[in-house]
Amino acid sequence: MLDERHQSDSLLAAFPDAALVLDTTQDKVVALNAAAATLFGVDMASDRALRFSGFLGAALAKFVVFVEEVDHRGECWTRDVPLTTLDGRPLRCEIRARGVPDVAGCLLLSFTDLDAFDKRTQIAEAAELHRAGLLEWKRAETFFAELERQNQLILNAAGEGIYGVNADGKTTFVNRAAQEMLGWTTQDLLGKDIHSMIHHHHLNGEIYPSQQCPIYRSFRFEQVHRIEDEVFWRKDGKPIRVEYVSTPIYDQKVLAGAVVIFRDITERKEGERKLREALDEVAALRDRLEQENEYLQEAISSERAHHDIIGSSPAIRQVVTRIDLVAGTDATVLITGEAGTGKALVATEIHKASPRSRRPLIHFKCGSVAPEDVEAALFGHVRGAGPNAARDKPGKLELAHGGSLFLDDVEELPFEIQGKLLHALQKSTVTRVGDTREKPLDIRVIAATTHAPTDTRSGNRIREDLYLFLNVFPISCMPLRDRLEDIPLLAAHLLKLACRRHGRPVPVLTERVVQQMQAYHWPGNVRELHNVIERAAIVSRDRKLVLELGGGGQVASPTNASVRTEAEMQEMMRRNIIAALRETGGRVSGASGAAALLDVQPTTLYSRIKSLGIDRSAIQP
Ligand SMILES: Nc1ncnc2c1ncn2[C@@H]1O[C@H](COP(=O)(O)OP(=O)(O)OP(=O)(O)O)[C@@H](O)[C@H]1O
Repeated sequence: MLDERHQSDSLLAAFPDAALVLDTTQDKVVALNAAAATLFGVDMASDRALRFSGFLGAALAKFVVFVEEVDHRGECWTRDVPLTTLDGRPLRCEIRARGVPDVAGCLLLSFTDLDAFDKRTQIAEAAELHRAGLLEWKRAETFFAELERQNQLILNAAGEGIYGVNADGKTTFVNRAAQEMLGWTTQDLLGKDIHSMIHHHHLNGEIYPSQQCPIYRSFRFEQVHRIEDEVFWRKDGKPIRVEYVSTPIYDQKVLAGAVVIFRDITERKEGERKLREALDEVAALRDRLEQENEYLQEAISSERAHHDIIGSSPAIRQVVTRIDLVAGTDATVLITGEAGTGKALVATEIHKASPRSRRPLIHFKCGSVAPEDVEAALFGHVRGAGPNAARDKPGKLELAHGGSLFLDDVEELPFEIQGKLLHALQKSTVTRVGDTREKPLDIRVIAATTHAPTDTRSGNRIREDLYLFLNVFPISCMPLRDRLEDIPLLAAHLLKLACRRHGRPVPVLTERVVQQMQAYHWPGNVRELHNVIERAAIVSRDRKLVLELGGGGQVASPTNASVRTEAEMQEMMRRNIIAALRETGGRVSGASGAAALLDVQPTTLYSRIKSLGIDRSAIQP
């Protein structure tokens, strides 16, 4: 029995809840475990005879009802019986009770401290909540990490360079394209002032203060900027041309920085530059062609192409010899002579016989352009260089590149232009008005002046240094009055051309007409002769040449030049008779014969033919 008692005490002690055995008949606590002692504030060592009613206070009646219910049901529980500790502190408990088998009036009571239980429940619930919150947080973290990864993938897959800056201008992220374009890595740039690393200078070398930078204005003043052409500087110091958009970014409506999306347009700009250059080149070529065409038209209309140098005088022979000597070289030639003596013709012949003949001879009459326009005419201009400079235009120097430049009446050039011209010719470069770029020049210069060299220098018409530069190889064209023996040949040649042009039969130059021409002093030289013949070709009828010389046909007062030797007169007559015979196909007499043309008797003509030794072979053309 003792053993049994000991066993039940041990079971009671091991019971986790507060529990006790109550003898209801004597209101006596037979046994209680440590948890019950703690709950009720009982000292197990000293409090030996414990009455259960000591824990009930005013609730004894409720407890009696409860005991009766236990009796009736065998076991029961209640939360309606308020308890107190030994020292009177109220306890809120759930009481469970069951009768002890075979011991009448004995109950086993267990107590659950409801306040402690509620506390545990709260802790359990809090723990539960905490666990659930952690899980939620983990899920959110994973979600955002995935989002971030996706965003990074998108940012890195973008072809445009993208970087972000915070409100202090410090880099917050850089995508892959930006790293590749700039050569800087994310590590290089993150947290650094990106303006000072990639945007510090303009392309022209000027410093670019960050306060002037549109990106700065984006994250400072909330402005969106779209810039079409600026430079970013690579890590290796090379610039890349970029277009970009900088947009402010906000964090909860607060300006947090800016995002910059940029594109490398270096290649595009280079392409545009090349295209512009090509178009300029095309425009220059077009201008050049237009001018060359103008030149050719002029050349054709002046019939210079059909002219050779006519004349057999020693002066003309010397001119021809000197042309032959100089044509094959690149030497500068200075042609002197009065107006109309054939200076332009000589220049043309030099060019035609030179290795440059495949390129044009550009003829510039220095006095034909207003002094203020001479510079642009010679050197060309760029668009906007003057009120009339609507587009780029090459000057005569450029047009003559590869060919020859004929500076006619060079003494008419304004003095300061002479200096500039000399500079360009010596340096073999040309710079258009309004431009700074020099272009190489490969030209041969032929100049002409109506002033004798000594006059020009003393009269200061040509700068001495330019004169020295030009006068490498002088050629002098003699006035027509000083080489009268050339008149019959020149007159016959010009008459043939004029008649062909006007569709007229060629009249015969009679000896009298030739003498008349040779007696004239020809102030306008060959040009005047050309005009006189032109008029004659128009007014002459019936093959008789009607000559209208300047000054009302006056024969010039005799000068030394108009006196002919007998031999010269004979030669002149001989040529005239041959010309007449050629015109009439060898017929001497009759209305269409040479005698009629020459206005002499046929018998006279026959005797002259004989005395001058003119035979059939002489009249073959
Ligand atoms: N020896 C010549 N043979 C043939 N034609 C000539 C000769 N000399 C001059 N002419 C002709 O005379 C005209 C005037 O010649 P050119 O224009 O060469 O003279 P210029 O000395 O250059 O005159 P300017 O100084 O007034 O410009 C042209 O039609 C030219 O072909």
